[in-house]
Amino acid sequence: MVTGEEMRQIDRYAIEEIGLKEELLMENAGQAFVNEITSLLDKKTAKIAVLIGAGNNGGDGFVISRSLLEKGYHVDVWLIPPLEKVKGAARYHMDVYLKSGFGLISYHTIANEGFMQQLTNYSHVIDALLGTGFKGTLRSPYKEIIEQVNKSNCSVFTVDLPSGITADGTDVETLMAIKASHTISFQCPKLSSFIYPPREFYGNLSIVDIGIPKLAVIKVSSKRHLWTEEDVTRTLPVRRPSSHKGSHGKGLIIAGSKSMTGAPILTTRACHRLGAGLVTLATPCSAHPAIASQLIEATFHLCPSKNGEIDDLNISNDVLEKRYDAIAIGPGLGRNNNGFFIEALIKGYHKPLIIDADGLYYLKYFLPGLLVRKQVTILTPHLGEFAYLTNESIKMIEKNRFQLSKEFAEKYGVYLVLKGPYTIVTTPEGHQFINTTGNSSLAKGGTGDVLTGMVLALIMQQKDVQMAISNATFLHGRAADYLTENGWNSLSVVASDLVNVLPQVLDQLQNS
Ligand SMILES: NC(=O)C1=CN([C@@H]2O[C@H](COP(=O)(O)OP(=O)(O)OC[C@H]3O[C@@H](n4cnc5c(N)ncnc54)[C@H](O)[C@@H]3O)[C@@H](O)[C@H]2O)[C@@H](O)CC1
Ligand SMILES: Nc1ncnc2c1ncn2[C@@H]1O[C@H](COP(=O)(O)OP(=O)(O)O)[C@@H](O)[C@H]1O
Ligand SMILES: [K+]
Repeated sequence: MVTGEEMRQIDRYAIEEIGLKEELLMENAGQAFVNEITSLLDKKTAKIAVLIGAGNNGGDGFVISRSLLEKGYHVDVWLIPPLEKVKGAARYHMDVYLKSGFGLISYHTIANEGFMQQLTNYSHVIDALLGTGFKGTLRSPYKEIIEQVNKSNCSVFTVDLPSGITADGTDVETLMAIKASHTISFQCPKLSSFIYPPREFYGNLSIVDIGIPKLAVIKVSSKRHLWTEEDVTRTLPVRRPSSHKGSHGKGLIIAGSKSMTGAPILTTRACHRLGAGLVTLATPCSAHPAIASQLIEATFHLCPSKNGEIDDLNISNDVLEKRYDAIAIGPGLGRNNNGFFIEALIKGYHKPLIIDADGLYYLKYFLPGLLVRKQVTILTPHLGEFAYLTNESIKMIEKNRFQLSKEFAEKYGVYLVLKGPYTIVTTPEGHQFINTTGNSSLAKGGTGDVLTGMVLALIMQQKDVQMAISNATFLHGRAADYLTENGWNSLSVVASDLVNVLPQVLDQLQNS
């Protein structure tokens, strides 16, 4: 996954260091685009307008137009800038297009009114106006053209990224872009296709290979990757026939309070459902009866209660370390005590520690402890919790999700799971893995508690921490997708449904 600048560097490496001609890459890009869309177009009825801008995105548009016309599609080509403004590889492909015997309509000479009138004749628009070279806010006449297209009934296929969106994400205040039904991006997904609201303009997204050698991508090394189904099936832990409960991890969950009894239940159940060998729940004695009645498989560690919340763990770090392979702390803890036991864990528990929800609230006071902690620490904030931890506004975090989570993870040496649509898992080294599963049915209380249990389960069963977290995040989202694809309405999915369908989700993956 790349920023605009990284994509330019990749292109430059392929062209200057490896020697691939820019015109050839453009030809590949255009042909790959056509291969991707022809199954969606009915040759008999589709009336297509290709809108071509002055840069290389427009150059792709000429290749696409030539290829579609050669195949017998009904295509009108609208060149937006005056002919002489088209330069370089785009010029080359414009000349090839014209010399192949095809014509164009010059927007420049007809102007916007003529364009508006003719737009009603088309069923489809191919948007080759602006690509990764777009900067700032839309200028005339692109702004007017895009407004007209968005008002029309045309279905829009966009080349590389929707015109008006920058590859890195766009200021919400100035957001104005073509609304695509499909985007075909070249070689690498662009950052903005995983950031809302720009994502809404992309429609369905496909990534196509245009023949840029992998080496060029490796050299630029963006450190950002999608975590795909193939990655999950390749790395999910497999249960050995000879294994016993101790082989799959003994986990401790520190969660719950008198007024939040559901959160620890969800976390514990999810942890069991994802294969943990033994799970103990540490919870205040005042909340224990209500919680225990809903948990059959777990064991309990009862803590002294103050204000209905855990006052102290009443167990030394040495004992914790002997008994448990990893600890998750936070869901439903409450915020009315001092949370000193969290500081003690950060300092003295030398095994993996996951901190979520109210655990993150207390963590804010103990952040310096993370700077000296050497063992694996995983933080799972949503945007609001991350804003609180970093003293930034939610708006600021939303706009710079990738950068801010990377800075935080590197500074504190933690694995940071910044939740939301397209959850980002960042390693202490700053590598980022983006999750693409899940949907808005997850935007409901309790779903984060489920994720925490799932992360705990997998970090006890796989050595590689990032893989474990990314797999848990993938499966969590996939459970939501499974539900909405199998008859659940997204309004009515609740957190415990996710836990209940994990067996089917795992089964589907393992048999795919
Ligand atoms: N460089 C390469 O090797 C390849 C590039 N490809 C295509 O080339 C695109 C990038 O090409 P370019 O760098 O030429 O960039 P663009 O095609 O995005 O075009 C830049 C043009 O847009 C204008 N522009 C920028 N901001 C504007 C604004 N706010 N309002 C109105 N006009 C504005 C600029 O003046 C310039 O004329 C990619 O997105 C992709 O589609 C592909 O052909 C594959 C190979
Ligand atoms: N619109 C959405 N699309 C996809 N995933 C979402 C969306 N909204 C929330 N989620 C996911 O749901 C979970 C919510 O976690 P969180 O906010 O901590 O919930 P809670 O604290 O209530 O348990 C996260 O895993 C997040 O990524
Ligand atoms: K475009």
